[in-house]
Amino acid sequence: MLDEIGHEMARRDDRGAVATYIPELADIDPDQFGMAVATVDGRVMVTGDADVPFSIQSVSKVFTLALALGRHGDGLWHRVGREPSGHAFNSILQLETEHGIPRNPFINAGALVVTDAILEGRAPKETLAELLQFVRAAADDDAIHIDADVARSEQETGHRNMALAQFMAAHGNLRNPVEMTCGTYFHQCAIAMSCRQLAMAGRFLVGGRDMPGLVARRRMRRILALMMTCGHYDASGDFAFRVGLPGKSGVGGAILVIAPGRASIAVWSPGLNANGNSHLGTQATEVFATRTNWSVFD
Ligand SMILES: NC(=O)CC[C@H](N)C(=O)O
Repeated sequence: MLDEIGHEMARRDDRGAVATYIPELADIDPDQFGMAVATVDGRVMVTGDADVPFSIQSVSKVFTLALALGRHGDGLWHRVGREPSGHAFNSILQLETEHGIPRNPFINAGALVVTDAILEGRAPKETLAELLQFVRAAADDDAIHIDADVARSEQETGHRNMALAQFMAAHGNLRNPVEMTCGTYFHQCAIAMSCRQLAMAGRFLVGGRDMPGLVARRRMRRILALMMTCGHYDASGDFAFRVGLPGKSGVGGAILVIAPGRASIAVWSPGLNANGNSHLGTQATEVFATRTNWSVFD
């Protein structure tokens, strides 16, 4: 079935547009498509460019949220909300009227607060090492690393993220210097993984005896609920409607989708739709969910 989906996607003309605001991402060939499924019984199935590494970008927000909740528990929710924003991923609008408390941990402002929370009391290097350790343990793969060129590229052009961070700092919602929080955030976004590695890394959210037990079940459910309601920014409702499974997208063109109790699914195609989510990735996961009949609404 995966190969069938891969062939169908290869035939589609409209592939969206790669993100250009991060120069290092602008040069990526939009003709690529990969997909991988890691099932609860330990199998991994792949199709297309499933072993080509890409920048996971905002998919990293799932891993940092898991770490921050582990560190701070529910105290984190004093600093970041749990509502869909209804705005673009990098919007600053609501921060002004909502006292510097971002709507949710998956928009950029919210992810900056989460990164700030895992930094607390540590150096960025230590924090990133801890994050990589978490991701590598989840994926059972010590080769996963941070792409230094992408991190630098984001750092050089990250004015919007720095504006978000400055604004939150003005409201007392950042504990570390803005440059430190943003620098750490740019590096987490620059983690490189293939579909195969990302599907493996997502297994900690699937549940099941043989899956990595990195977070408590109760916490896992909550992370999944946030992925469902906020994982695709202003298109989260549409993704829930079309796919019916929690997912988190990133501007590198990746989407991590979880079928609870069944599988972790990673899809990647660098062309994005108007909401900044992978165009073919969204279509492929919709076809996959329809054909497997997997949904959280059964
Ligand atoms: N949607 C995304 O993947 C955004 C992440 C990107 N690094 C940014 O901060 O703009």
